[in-house]
Amino acid sequence: MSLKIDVVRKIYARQGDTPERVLFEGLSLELADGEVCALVGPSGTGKTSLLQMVAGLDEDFTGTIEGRPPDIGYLFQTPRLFPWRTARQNLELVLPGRVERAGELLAEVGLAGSEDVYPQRLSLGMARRVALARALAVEPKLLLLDEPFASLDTATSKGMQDLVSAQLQRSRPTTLLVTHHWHEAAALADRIVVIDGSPARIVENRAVLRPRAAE
Ligand SMILES: Nc1ncnc2c1ncn2[C@@H]1O[C@H](COP(=O)(O)OP(=O)(O)OP(=O)(O)O)[C@@H](O)[C@H]1O
Repeated sequence: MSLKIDVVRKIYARQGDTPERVLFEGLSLELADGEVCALVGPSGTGKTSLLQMVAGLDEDFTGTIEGRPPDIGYLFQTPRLFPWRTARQNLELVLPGRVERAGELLAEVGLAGSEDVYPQRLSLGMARRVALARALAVEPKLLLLDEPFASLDTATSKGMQDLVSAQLQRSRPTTLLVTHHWHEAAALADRIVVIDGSPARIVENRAVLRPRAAE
């Protein structure tokens, strides 16, 4: 089933000296089952806000999100791990009754040997891998990735990209990937959607053409 995003209007109300902000007005986007769509746009245009609306974490808008599956994986901009739980224990939280799977998933994201490490001892790249493993643990039909490669050095970012790419190919969830970088979008996505302006609108929506594999 495709995911149909139809936002009629999203407003952030005035807060103190910060005036009301109409974030979206008439924004529609449809993702085919299993499609990977990169969402690109300048800082502050509303990409994270849109992910939260798609996830159902923010319902304070007019419009509809159709076809949202029950199993959603969400990689937030910051890893959001529980600091008092080890990497493995963070995963076990979303794997009730399947604790051995936590170790397998950590190995899949290259963290074998770091299972018993607490988040404050993990680098950002490692913490994000744990968060990615947690997002994938629920075997999501819909995967929301909010800047998974930001603030990582080039080698770590490339490693994380390869990891995400392998996971997308393996389980093929419908995916909305927020990124600031065209090259990341082009490498991973089937389609690139650019939003811009205030209220933000879709200013570009194009398929990524890939060379055919040799037969
Ligand atoms: N809960 C909130 N209440 C009020 N305003 C908010 C809230 N969350 C975000 N905003 C504002 O909405 C705008 C869009 O924020 P959002 O984080 O969605 O943008 P973004 O495109 O993801 O930015 P970035 O690329 O920097 O992460 C910003 O101006 C932000 O200050």
